[in-house]
Amino acid sequence: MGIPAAPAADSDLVRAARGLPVSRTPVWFMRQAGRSLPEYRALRAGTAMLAACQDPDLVTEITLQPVRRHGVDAAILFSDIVLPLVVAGVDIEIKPGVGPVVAQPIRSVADVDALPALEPEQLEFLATAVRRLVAELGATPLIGFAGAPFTLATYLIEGGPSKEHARTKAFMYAEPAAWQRLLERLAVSAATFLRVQVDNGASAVQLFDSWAGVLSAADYGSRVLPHSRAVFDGLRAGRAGDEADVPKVHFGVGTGELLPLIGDAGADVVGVDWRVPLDEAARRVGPGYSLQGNLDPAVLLADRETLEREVRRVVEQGRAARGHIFNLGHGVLPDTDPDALTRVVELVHELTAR
Ligand SMILES: Cc1c2[nH]c(c1CCC(=O)O)Cc1[nH]c(c(CCC(=O)O)c1C)Cc1[nH]c(c(CCC(=O)O)c1C)Cc1[nH]c(c(C)c1CCC(=O)O)C2
Repeated sequence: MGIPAAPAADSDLVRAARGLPVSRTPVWFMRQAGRSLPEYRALRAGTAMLAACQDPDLVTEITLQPVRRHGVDAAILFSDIVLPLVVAGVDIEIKPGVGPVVAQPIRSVADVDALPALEPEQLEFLATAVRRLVAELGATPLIGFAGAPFTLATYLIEGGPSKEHARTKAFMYAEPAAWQRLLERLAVSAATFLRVQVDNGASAVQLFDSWAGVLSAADYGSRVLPHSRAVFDGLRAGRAGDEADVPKVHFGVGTGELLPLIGDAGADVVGVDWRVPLDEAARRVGPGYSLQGNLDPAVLLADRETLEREVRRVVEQGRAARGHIFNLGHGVLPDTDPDALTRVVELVHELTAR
């Protein structure tokens, strides 16, 4: 009995993203669907990561697992940022413990031109999974996501994970026209990927520009930001109604110096890693944005007292923002005790219940 739950489109997550009053601070975790859960490892056994992402039954079940276990306030679609490229026909494998590895890295203008385009018809499996999830989730919002053009470009150019991203930057400086064409194409494919998720019922979207923090603000602003903006604009294009008007989260790691620009791309929410406290982040992004973050994922590996103290600090500093979605500063580390995540959800709810 009691008051019926608000629909997902009016959930605390969506309201916090818009800066509206909430019943309590919503919580979810980047990489909540994944290797920290034994039930995930059991279900994934014997299926390659990128095959699992294209199987609507597995996507649905894996996406729901952390919602059932932790009572988080949102589900995030089980997928990967490289999936749109894979579906379009780029030869990429996700190597366990390594990350995405690209068979033929992009090294020339001709390579950019040879990149296959993503067609919406190739995303039927995604539409099916999202529709099923939205039906199963009821009042709990589903967050859709895509990788931002820059972060995808780093994998395509480096050929795999990288620390310095030196080849990427060298290509950006040496081949500005090819760089622009590459990021334009990646923006179109990210927008297509997001639109299928929104059209089938996702309540919010997040654009992951995980590695944007390796750039100076000047380079980010002139050579990357316009393409991330194009993704958000592409999601809205041609829509007069509300369907495409879901809240948009924009996130990267090490973006302390870029925070004033990250919101500019068209986000409602700026994701913040653990390096900048949320009260300071609120000053840097300026009014008009909510914040998401920013507990250090390593704190989940520490003792219980430290974890509680850090959660309280993040909650307090988050009050400086227009709205706060509690999250980690980056993804859940694989050896995290799932019970620590559940405890964080309970504590944030307890501390913020209105
Ligand atoms: C950079 C990036 C990638 N993928 C993603 C990003 C942006 C977020 C971030 O900054 O972490 C996004 C992503 N990847 C995955 C999700 C699913 C939803 C979630 O729970 O957050 C999301 C949102 C599943 C995944 N993506 C991956 C796994 C692990 C694969 C496995 O279980 O075998 C999962 C659950 C693999 C992956 N895919 C990628 C990396 C670096 C890795 C890790 C490699 C490893 O350590 O094994 C690329």
